[in-house]
Amino acid sequence: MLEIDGLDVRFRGVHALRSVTARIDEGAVVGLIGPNGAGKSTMVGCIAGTVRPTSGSVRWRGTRLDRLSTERIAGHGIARTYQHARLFHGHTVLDNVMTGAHRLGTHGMLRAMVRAPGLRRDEIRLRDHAEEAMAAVGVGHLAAAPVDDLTAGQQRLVAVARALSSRPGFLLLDEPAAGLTDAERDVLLGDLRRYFARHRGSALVIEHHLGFLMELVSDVIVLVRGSVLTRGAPDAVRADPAVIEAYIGV
Ligand SMILES: Nc1ncnc2c1ncn2[C@@H]1O[C@H](COP(=O)(O)OP(=O)(O)OP(=O)(O)O)[C@@H](O)[C@H]1O
Repeated sequence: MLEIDGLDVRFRGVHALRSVTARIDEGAVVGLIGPNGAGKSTMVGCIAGTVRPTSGSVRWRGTRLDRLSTERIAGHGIARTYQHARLFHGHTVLDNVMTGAHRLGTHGMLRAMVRAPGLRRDEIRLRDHAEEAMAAVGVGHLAAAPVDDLTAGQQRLVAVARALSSRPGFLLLDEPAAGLTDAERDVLLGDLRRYFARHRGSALVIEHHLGFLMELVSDVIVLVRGSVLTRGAPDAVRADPAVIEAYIGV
């Protein structure tokens, strides 16, 4: 279980998170919505270790994460995607996806990328994980392509594959459907639903495309001005007048 307790984040003048408390059970896929600036990315950053909370705690399977480095947090099986794909330019899709799998290997990410000698067995295993992750989101046929040749939508799918290739216990997806065409979005929705059904991983998903999100998650946390406004099943949240006023109506 992921346990967030009394999380507070202040950036100089901005109070970005105000005493946020939330639980995400093993195997649960939960949505995180709210207006621009509500604190969604800040909350994801606190879980992934890129944002240090001012107070409060984040625990995953009982281990306190909020004082650990991003690498140690990744080592605990937490993987994320970013609002922007953040791929390694000049490298192929396969190389990019393999950097996600590196936490499972015994050698470092950069050595894996430059294919240093002596990595053969490790590389084969990471490659298997990467290929499975690419197949899971339908980019397997692009493995040898330089990422720079891909569309924005394809790059986003590669970023999702990179996160999946680490076989995360907890997945943080920051706007996975942004920049995708309607058709790509429908395919990704089916792919992610199949992935979660098969792997029983937990996830927190930020997504502005509510149709996509509501089909993917079991419940939704609504964040407004740094506080949790409500949490509930997608249909209940959609129909909640306070949510409509604070979020959907803006
Ligand atoms: N590094 C930072 N330094 C200062 N202020 C920040 C920083 N990161 C975020 N903020 C501020 O904290 C608040 C919450 O930002 P955050 O990006 O978490 O919101 P969000 O809900 O993810 O918004 P969006 O939907 O626009 O991505 C905003 O007022 C933002 O300007």
